[in-house]
Amino acid sequence: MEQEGPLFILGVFFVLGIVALTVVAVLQNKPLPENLKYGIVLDAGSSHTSVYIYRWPAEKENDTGVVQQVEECKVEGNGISSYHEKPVEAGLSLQACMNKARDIIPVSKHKETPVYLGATAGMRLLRLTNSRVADEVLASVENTLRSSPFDFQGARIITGQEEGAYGWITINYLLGNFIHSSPWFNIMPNSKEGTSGALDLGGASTQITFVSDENIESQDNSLRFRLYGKSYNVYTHSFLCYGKDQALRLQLANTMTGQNITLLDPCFNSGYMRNVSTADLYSSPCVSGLRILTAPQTIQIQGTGNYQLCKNKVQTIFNVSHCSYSRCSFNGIFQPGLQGEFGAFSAFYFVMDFLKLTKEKVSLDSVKDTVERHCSKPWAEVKRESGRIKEKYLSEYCFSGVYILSLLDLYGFNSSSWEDITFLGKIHGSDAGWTLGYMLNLTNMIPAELPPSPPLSHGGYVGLMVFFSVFLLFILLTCWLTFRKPKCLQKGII
Ligand SMILES: Nc1nc2c(ncn2[C@@H]2O[C@H](COP(=O)(O)OP(=O)(O)OP(=O)(O)O)[C@@H](O)[C@H]2O)c(=O)[nH]1
Ligand SMILES: [Ca+2]
Repeated sequence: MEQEGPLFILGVFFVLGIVALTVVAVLQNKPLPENLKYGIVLDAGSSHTSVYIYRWPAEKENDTGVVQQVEECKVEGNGISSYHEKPVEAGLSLQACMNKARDIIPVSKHKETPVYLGATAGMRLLRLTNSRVADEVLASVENTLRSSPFDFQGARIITGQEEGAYGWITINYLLGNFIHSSPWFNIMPNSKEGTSGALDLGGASTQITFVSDENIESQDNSLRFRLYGKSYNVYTHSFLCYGKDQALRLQLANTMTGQNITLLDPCFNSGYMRNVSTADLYSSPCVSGLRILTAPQTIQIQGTGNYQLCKNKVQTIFNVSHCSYSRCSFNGIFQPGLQGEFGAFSAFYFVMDFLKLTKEKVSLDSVKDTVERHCSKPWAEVKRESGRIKEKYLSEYCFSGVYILSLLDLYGFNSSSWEDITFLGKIHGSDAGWTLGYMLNLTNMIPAELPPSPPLSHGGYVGLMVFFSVFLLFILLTCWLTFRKPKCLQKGII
């Protein structure tokens, strides 16, 4: 017993020491309380404006996939370019969504929350028609945003190139492709390699963006990025006037005749009718060159619902007769061969989703069959089946389906590469679109090089500390029991 006393005390101190060490290590290294940051981006598109609110933990700013969309507020009414006759009202239209942002973002964060507005093809077209009015519309939205409690960072018309690039950055960031593509992750088995191309179909323009190994023959279509320690050679093109609304105008303008008040149109379901003012039709710079001076003031479109005739009509809006490069998509625009997987969003998704073609991979032939069947349905039946959908959207699915198939065909998608396209609405809760990429870039949240990171996560570190402490305790206990055993046996205790 005289020998056990000091040993027991020593053991107790040892155990206490290990416990204290573990507690100190865990407390000292416990993660700081999460400091959330917010950012707001307004997507002022040709057909409508959406206000996106993003949130991310400040400590993880440079990780990939940490920014989350917490809200999309759709602004009532049409896009800001539709306010060309009353520019002051463009800013007022944003007020309700900005009030919503004020409610969602904690007051303590308002002053540090950046707000960006990017306008796309609708405003590009308005600037072509009347640059002074376009400036007035921008000044009006700027006024509203400046008077919000947030940190206003600018309202501008982004270029088609930026729109393509930021859409590509958004989807690859959300899909986690940048870190997977880094050299460090590529050595891991089963890691998904490469990036996904981006296909965006808006109302007034459409973008195609993808990584290419080929020589990009026209400088305007070439982008070079260095992201998370890897370089990317990216092809991008934005076709102004080839968004789905402007493409429909082009298609109508191409078949207008001098006198006829009615226009039979195979791209609308039979039994559907719509009146179109020719002044409105020709107000777009996309079709102003096609104006027929003798056209009546109003024409009535009457649908005949014929897929094949619609396809022939849609094809008239693409020019495939000239190309001064080794390969073109259409209208003399260079495009290298398609490469890799593609994510298709905006109207590509809206239309395919309506036709129930997004959930699983469907062959190109089945997609054509589905569009053909939809086009041949009488309007009354279409309405009966999906009456709750806005009439503008519902009436245009036949045209849009045919248009999407024609556009993707000209990009070079065939029966086998069709399988590489995924139609995307949201990715992990965030909308696919250019806005997130725009904010990531302007807030410097995407580093050129891989940020240094500790070899162990906090959880891993604490786990290891606890494991080794328990292990040491176990060794100590075993030694102690082994050392005591003869004595215990001697005394007949054990
Ligand atoms: N079916 C359907 N169509 C929609 C929906 N939202 C928008 N659209 C239409 O789809 C087309 C593309 O919409 P967006 O992607 O919002 O286009 P945008 O951003 O306004 O236009 P851009 O400035 O060219 O990018 C337009 O013709 C819209 O009218 C929807 O929820 N369902
Ligand atoms: Ca858009």
